[in-house]
Amino acid sequence: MILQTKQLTKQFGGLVAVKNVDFNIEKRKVNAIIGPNGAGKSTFFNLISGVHRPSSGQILYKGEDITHLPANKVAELGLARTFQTTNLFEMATVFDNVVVGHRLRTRSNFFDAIFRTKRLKEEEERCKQKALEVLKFTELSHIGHQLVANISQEEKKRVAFALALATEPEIVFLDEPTAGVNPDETESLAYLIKKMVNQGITVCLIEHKMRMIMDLADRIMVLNYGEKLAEGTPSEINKNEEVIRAYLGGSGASA
Ligand SMILES: Nc1ncnc2c1ncn2[C@@H]1O[C@H](COP(=O)(O)OP(=O)(O)OP(=O)(O)O)[C@@H](O)[C@H]1O
Repeated sequence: MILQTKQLTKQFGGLVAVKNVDFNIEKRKVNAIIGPNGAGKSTFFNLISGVHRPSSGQILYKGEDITHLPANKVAELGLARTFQTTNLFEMATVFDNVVVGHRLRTRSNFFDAIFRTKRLKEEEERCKQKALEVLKFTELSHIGHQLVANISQEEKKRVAFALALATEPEIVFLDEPTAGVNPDETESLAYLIKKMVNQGITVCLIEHKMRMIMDLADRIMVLNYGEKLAEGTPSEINKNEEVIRAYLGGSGASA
């Protein structure tokens, strides 16, 4: 286990969006979070990636308490999350979008920028090398020079992955990585997710596409009204009576 939540809770006014959730993210596995709309998945994600502060409970990363760390510190520890593709710079190239990702790992400051110091030049070079490496990994090298505005939705998803990978993460959090793409593209993004895990990266994702999740995930947690309803392997979840009642509507993983 690489990350653990203990009794994690988030309240928005009177609404408890996440309630006493105990969850373990297994290292080098695909850990999925599913649940109906409004179940608290995004809120849970935002809690573990430092975007929201928990109301109570604990988050441990490799045994270290990171419950109250801000998002930038959480990212520095090796937890990266993808945002919606709308967070990309549309009028910049794919390459330039990805170069930004590795900036997290650099130290040059305003002084270095003004005087174009050796440190700045070396770090710029490292950012470029990293960008080239992750573009190759995500199979985007051939469109590195294109503006993000001109590429397909599936390619934008890959750019979002590449941006996260450029931060050299240990865990990547993917929020609905295949939303808005067709079945063939979904399959090729699932392949890319498996490739990340084979490289030693831990993946935690939210996804609505049940069939994809059942094929891809090693472990699944089901949230319902902010609470953990079930946790287990895809086949355990698929057979779980409570899950079928609350979420799958009696139709199994056919969605
Ligand atoms: N910033 C916020 N302020 C107030 N309420 C919020 C906030 N964010 C989420 N909520 C509420 O918390 C509950 C859980 O929302 P959340 O977005 O985490 O669910 P979700 O499972 O990700 O849903 P979906 O699948 O529709 O994205 C919802 O009732 C939502 O309205």
